[in-house]
Amino acid sequence: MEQTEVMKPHTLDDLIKILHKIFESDSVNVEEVQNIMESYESKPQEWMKFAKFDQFRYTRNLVDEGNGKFNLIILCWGEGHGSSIHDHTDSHCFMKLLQGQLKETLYNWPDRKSHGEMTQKSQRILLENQCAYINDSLGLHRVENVSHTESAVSLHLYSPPFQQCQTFDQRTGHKNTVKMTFWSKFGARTPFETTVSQENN
Ligand SMILES: N[C@@H](CS(=O)O)C(=O)O
Ligand SMILES: [Fe+2]
Repeated sequence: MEQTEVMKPHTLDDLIKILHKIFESDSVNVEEVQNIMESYESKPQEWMKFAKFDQFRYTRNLVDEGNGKFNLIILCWGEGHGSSIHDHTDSHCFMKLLQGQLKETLYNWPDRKSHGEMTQKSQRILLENQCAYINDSLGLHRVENVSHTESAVSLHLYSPPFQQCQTFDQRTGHKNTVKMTFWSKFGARTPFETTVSQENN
């Protein structure tokens, strides 16, 4: 089905309402979601309550559970923070910049035979309000805030939601499965868990 027009969300709440509507349907129109997320003009006062930083690593802060269809998460990247190379567990991943800039490096999946350095596909800088898209068929990525002076905040939509992913060693292509945790949920700091490690990817 064709999309008639891009509904422009005026606030973050508005964006969330529109996303709920779109995801009632069983098929995801990637371009439509990307356009709508991109057309929301980030206003810090609307998302500040979710944006909780850690000194050492980027944080994952759950904003909305999308009726079970998607997770909407705000990621907070301090200066120099970055992810490992990782996959997205067969889900759609949309990533919109709310503040600052992020560098995204795409990698090819390592093939079974080669045990060497992973090969880079492309690299780009994502600017404020831009929305990128990735899924496992496009490759793997690493995301970094390379700035020494500015933090960055991004809004991620994952559909269907997932709780673990695979991370990859750039030198060898060896992979590990990691559990993904939330630093906060709905604006409240997640209670400290002693039984599972608090790991990002
Ligand atoms: N997919 C990563 C963030 S990113 O580096 O795209 C995560 O959810 O933690
Ligand atoms: Fe990612």
